Amino acid sequence: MAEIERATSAVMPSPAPVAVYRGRVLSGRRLRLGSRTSPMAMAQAHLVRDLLAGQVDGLDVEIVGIQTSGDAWRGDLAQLGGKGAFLKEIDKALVTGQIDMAVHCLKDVPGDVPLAPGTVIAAYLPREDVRDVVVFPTGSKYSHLDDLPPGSKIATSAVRRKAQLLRVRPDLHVDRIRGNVDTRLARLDAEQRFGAMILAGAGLRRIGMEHRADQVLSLEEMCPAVGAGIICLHVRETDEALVELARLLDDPVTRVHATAERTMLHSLRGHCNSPIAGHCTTTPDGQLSLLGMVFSREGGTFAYAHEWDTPDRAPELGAFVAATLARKGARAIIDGIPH
Ligand SMILES: NCc1[nH]cc(CCC(=O)O)c1CC(=O)O
Repeated sequence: MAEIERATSAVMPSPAPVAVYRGRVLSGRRLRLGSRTSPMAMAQAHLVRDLLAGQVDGLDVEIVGIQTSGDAWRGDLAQLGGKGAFLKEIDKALVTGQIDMAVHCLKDVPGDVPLAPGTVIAAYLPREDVRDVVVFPTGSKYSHLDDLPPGSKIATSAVRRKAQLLRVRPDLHVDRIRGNVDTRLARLDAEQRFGAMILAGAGLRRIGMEHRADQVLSLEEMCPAVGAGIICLHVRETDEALVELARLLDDPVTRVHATAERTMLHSLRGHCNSPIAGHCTTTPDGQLSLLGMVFSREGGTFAYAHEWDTPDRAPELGAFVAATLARKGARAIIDGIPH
C-alpha cells in the first residue's frame, strides 16, 4: 500500500514550496501561524516564525493576524463572560484548520479551562524575565514608586498588581487601563492622568520599549502572574509533523515551571477578578520551588505558600501549594471578591 502511494505521489505535481522535516513533508502549502494583532503579539509571531524557519529549510510561514473579542472589547474584561477572551477566535481558527499553529502568551491562556478539543501546547519557549516594571509618563519628575506623592493614580488593569501595590502603598489610587502595551504607553504620556503605570517588562521588551522601564519591581515586591514571560505554541494534536517541529523549540525547564504554576492556578479555582500570583523556579541544587499568593482586592489580606519538590513532581507541587493556600484561607479570600 505504501508502495502504491509513493508511486502515485511521484507522478503528481507537487505544490511548491515543500518543506521536509526528518523525511516528513511538513506542508505543501504554507504554515499559517495565527496570532493576535497587537504589536506585542506580532513581535512574538515574528520571533516564532524566525525560530521555525531556523529549524526547517524552505519552510514558508505566513503570519495570520486574528482580532479577538478581548481586543475588540473596550470595557472591563471580567464582564466579557468566561475566560480566554484573547483566545476564542484563535482557537476556532486552529480547530477548523484556518491556521496551523497559534502563538500565545501563556499568561493569557486560562489555567482552569481545558484547551480546545484535539489541541495541545507543543512548545513552551524559554521563559523571559518575569518581573513587572513601573513606567512614569515622559517628563515626570519621579522615577521610583516610593517618591510618588500620596494619592497618586497608578494605571494597571491587573487585579494581582493592584493588590500587591496597595498592600505597601494603600494611599495610591489604582485605575484600570486597557489596550495594547503601545497604546497604554501613549495614553500614559498624553493624558497625564496617571503618576505611573505598571506592566510586564517582557511585554515592553518585545515591542522594543524596554528603555521605558524606569523601575524594575523585585519578585518580593511584586510576585508575577502564573505563566508570565512564557510564549507557547498551540497546535492540533493530529498534525504530527507540526507537533514534532514545535517540540524542537520546547524548553523542558520552562515546561516544568509552567506546569507547576498552572496546576496551582487550576486547583485554586479562581475567577477573573482573583488576585493570584505564582512563581516556580529551580533552586541551585535542582529542586523545584513554587511560591503562591492569593490576595484580597486591596491586598489587606493574603495567603502565602512556598513549597519544594523534585522536578518530576511539578503537578503534585502545584496541587500541594494550592492546598496549602486553601488551608491558609485562600478559598475565603477568593470567594469574598465579587465577580
Ligand atoms: N495580558 C496582556 C499580556 N499578556 C502577556 C503580557 C506580558 C508578556 C508575558 O508575560 O508573556 C501582557 C502585557 C502585560 O501584562 O503588561
